[in-house]
Amino acid sequence: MSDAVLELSGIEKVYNRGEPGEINVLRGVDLTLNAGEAVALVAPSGAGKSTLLHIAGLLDLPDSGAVKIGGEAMQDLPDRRRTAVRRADVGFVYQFHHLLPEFSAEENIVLPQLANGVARGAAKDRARDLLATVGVADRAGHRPAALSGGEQQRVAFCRALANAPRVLLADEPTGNLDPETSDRVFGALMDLVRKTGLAALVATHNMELAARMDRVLRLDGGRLRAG
Ligand SMILES: Nc1ncnc2c1ncn2[C@@H]1O[C@H](COP(=O)(O)OP(=O)(O)OP(=O)(O)O)[C@@H](O)[C@H]1O
Repeated sequence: MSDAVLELSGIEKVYNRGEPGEINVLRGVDLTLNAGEAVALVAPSGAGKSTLLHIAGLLDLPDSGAVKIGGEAMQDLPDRRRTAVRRADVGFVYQFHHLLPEFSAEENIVLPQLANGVARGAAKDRARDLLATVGVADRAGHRPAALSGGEQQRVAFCRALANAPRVLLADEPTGNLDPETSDRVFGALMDLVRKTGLAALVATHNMELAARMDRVLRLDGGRLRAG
């Protein structure tokens, strides 16, 4: 059996089609992401990295091509079903943490689980496990404003993984951090990938971090190539 969790094939995306400013952002992108691997996505600014992450994460649809999650083709599903798959199977992390400021670190990880029907006790246990995995168990009761940038980002990873998605899509998750903190946050991400069997696609400009992932893919000219 294949370990493929996310499969993109022949993905094309055009903005402003038919207009003078038409942009052919993606021109046939193929990508297979397997369980338990972290893949770096590197791209010059404006190359279409966010567009690709949005399509992979079911936030946007391609003009053509196929997106499969767990072997199931997404483009033919009704919107409601696709949204349900996104909520269950895809976690997102951005450059800014987007944690809810009025809730503690732990509550930020508990709340998405409650919304998903998990009992509070089990949700708290999972939140604590995740926080321990990324080394911030002792900060569980603090609100985001009382955490350092690196701690905030590690909690954001835990929140993204609260409902045990199969795919994590991260857009410059260490972009706001100094090199030492960035290194620690990246280490936490890799621990989560190794421990949970998650498939992670991580956009980064940091070539040193990219080289520490399982593979590096470069998006250029609308296509992906090994880089
Ligand atoms: N909704 C849209 N309508 C029209 N053009 C768009 C739209 N979204 C993105 N673009 C254009 O498509 C191209 C790719 O954008 P995208 O945001 O995917 O790039 P990116 O690689 O993530 O860039 P950066 O690294 O600077 O964030 C850019 O030229 C952008 O201006």
